[in-house]
Amino acid sequence: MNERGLLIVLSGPSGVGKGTVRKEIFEQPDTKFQYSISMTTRKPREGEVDGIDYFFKSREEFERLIAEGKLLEWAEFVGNYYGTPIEYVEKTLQEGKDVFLEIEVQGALQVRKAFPEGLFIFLMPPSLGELKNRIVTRGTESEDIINDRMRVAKEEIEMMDAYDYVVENDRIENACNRIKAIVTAEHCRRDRVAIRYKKMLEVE
Ligand SMILES: Nc1ncnc2c1ncn2[C@@H]1O[C@H](COP(=O)(O)OP(=O)(O)OP(=O)(O)O)[C@@H](O)[C@H]1O
Ligand SMILES: Nc1nc2c(ncn2[C@@H]2O[C@H](COP(=O)(O)O)[C@@H](O)[C@H]2O)c(=O)[nH]1
Repeated sequence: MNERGLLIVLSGPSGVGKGTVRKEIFEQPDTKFQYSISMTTRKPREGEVDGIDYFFKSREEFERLIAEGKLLEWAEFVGNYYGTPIEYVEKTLQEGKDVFLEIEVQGALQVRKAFPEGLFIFLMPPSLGELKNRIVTRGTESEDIINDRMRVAKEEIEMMDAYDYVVENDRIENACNRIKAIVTAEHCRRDRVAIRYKKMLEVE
């Protein structure tokens, strides 16, 4: 039987660069993680594709999925629902593959309860000024939404101690290398712990 895969959760304030860093990591040929595509009630941005960037749902459909227990976690973030389909995550971990979630903080805290053995990484901006600059430069949100997201960002940053690691996204390449190094080190540490336990059990 396969060892279960590792659940990797990347979180952090809106605009810090989670999506950019995640896409860069997934473009690298040695990356073996599987990306869990989220569901949202947010309207697609220009260029976003249903089933690739998100599964876009109506509020009614999303609420039905919550009621049916189809989501591992979900949250309402600045006026829209976001959530992780549970079936894909469970099936993929069971196959021994690592699953990568890119989600906001309320959802990450729910995942922590369901998967305390997961690996939780918080992506930090170099400063709040730079964070705002990144959301504004992305050009996808209205001024009101940017202000709401910045307000939530401050609350989210206060939660960084709930994570296993905090990674600064100063340069995209640095952030990607740091995340990949953390995952490699965690695999190594966990494998060794597992071997030690197995040896202990053999002795008993
Ligand atoms: N290290 C970086 N240096 C400069 N700009 C960056 C960096 N990382 C990301 N960006 C830019 O910041 C903007 C926000 O990035 P991105 O959309 O990846 O953030 P996000 O955390 O996924 O946001 P959201 O949570 O709102 O989806 C983008 O325009 C992106 O090109
Ligand atoms: N709790 C969850 N949060 C999610 C999920 N998918 C994405 N997100 C986060 O929502 C905000 C806003 O995203 P945007 O695409 O509208 O900018 C951002 O922090 C995402 O990481 C999810 O499944 N669950």
